[in-house]
Amino acid sequence: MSGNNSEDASGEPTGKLAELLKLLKMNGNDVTKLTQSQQKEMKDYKFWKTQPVPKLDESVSEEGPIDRKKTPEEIPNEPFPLLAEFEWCTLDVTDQQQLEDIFVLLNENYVEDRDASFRFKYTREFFNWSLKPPGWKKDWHVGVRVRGTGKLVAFISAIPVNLNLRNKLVKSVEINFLCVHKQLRGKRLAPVLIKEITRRVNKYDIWFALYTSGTILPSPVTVCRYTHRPLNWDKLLEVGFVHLPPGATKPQMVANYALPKKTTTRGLRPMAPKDVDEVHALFVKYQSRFDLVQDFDKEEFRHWFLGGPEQLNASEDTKVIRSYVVENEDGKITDFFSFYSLPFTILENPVHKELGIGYLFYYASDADFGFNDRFDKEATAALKTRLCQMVNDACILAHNAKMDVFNALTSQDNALFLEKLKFGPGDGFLNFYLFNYKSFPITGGIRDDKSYDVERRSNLGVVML
Ligand SMILES: CCCCCCCCCCCCCC(=O)SCCNC(=O)CCNC(=O)[C@H](O)C(C)(C)COP(=O)(O)OP(=O)(O)OC[C@H]1O[C@@H](n2cnc3c(N)ncnc32)[C@H](O)[C@@H]1OP(=O)(O)O
Repeated sequence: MSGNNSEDASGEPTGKLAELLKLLKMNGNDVTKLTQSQQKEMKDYKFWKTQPVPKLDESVSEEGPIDRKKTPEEIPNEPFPLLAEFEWCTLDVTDQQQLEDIFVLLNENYVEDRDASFRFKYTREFFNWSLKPPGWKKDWHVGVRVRGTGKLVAFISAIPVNLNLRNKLVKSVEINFLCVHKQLRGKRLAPVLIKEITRRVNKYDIWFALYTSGTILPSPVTVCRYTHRPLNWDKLLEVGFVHLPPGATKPQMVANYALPKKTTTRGLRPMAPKDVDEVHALFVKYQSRFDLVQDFDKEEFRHWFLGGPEQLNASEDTKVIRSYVVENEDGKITDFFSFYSLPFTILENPVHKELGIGYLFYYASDADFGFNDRFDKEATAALKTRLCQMVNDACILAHNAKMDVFNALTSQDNALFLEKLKFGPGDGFLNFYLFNYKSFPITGGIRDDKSYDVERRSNLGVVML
């Protein structure tokens, strides 16, 4: 049980954890009390220098694995040592209490924006969807608890993915939700978590990983920019997510971002289980244009785009993933798009507690299938028209679903619609990394000056949560 040591009414940690935190604070940077694997001099990339990743600014001459080929038998059976006060745990996300532990840890300690006024609000439904795709392993939901009290203070997860890098299959995992409790930061716990998840994944004979981070590490395979399309400009202003530009008035801004209630694409409807075969085929064909994609089999496709079983009957409030198709007059599906919901908690705002956020996920269209070259002028125009209409409808649907802003990256073919549909460039950039695999750089949809790269678009076809 873990719920017996949280916080008192003042928000201060109590009990054993408080003692431990005091101890750690007193230690400062004195690592003499830390275990073997953490006795490292703390300087830049001290950890990453030791890992099979390309050096910063290394130019890749040949794509492929970095480490020599190993077997699971060569990998230690025992977890990496931890400070005596902590213990490893494997979280069972089918268990309500353990799911709750992850939920509390991430809701209170996961990524905040720079001025710490917004925080991701992960929900149980979101974890069920993101941590339990087909082939998920309980062993890959790794936590660190305070020994004795059971309080969960760190987490990291992996899910299986088959990556396809320029037509080479790279059996991998995706790493996500790395989190260390705020009061245990800077203590080198993150490298230990990373090594432990690596060990656990290696034991399944998997040697490569895909992950993203806002921070720069050695070495990104591509970088994308976050973009935001305001759906509820008024509220965004009130919570400080946007500002009134000089010379503009509030009504002007609201009018500028106003959207109709009704979608405009004829034949647009929610994707149903019966569509899976047809949409999967359309999707695979569309994705083949990109350098790095995830190969979804049909079961994975069903999971990621229709959600787990509980998502099929989910209420509007708890729905995580929404997928739509466009069916033409002949009953053929010509387009598909999806977006997911991941709200922000708004910190320190007297009126608004939550910000509804939609994220553009995957999409596909047959608009340019008739052309050999995706960058052909006519092909570009055809796809641009279709995407603009489709993603505008996605914004309308997101708005109707009470989302306040719609986010997209500059990946995929997004550069074709971002400006036209009023997606403003955000402050944030997302770096994509491959572990133990060297890849030539992949275009991320931004130019050197960080503006949208409409000409080259992006060759990145994976979307990470
Ligand atoms: C084959 C299978 C392989 C599987 C593994 C593949 C690799 C997976 C890699 C993980 C993919 C994660 C994907 C996501 O989930 S990205 C989301 C990351 N999570 C957050 O941002 C939540 C809020 N922040 C925190 O919880 C902590 O600040 C974290 C946990 C991020 C660091 O904790 P802390 O602040 O207490 O630091 P430390 O003293 O323990 O450790 C310092 C060392 O850690 C390096 N660091 C800092 N941030 C990150 C980061 N986001 N990815 C990789 N490394 C990171 C840092 O450069 C330094 O190393 P070096 O500079 O000395 O070398």
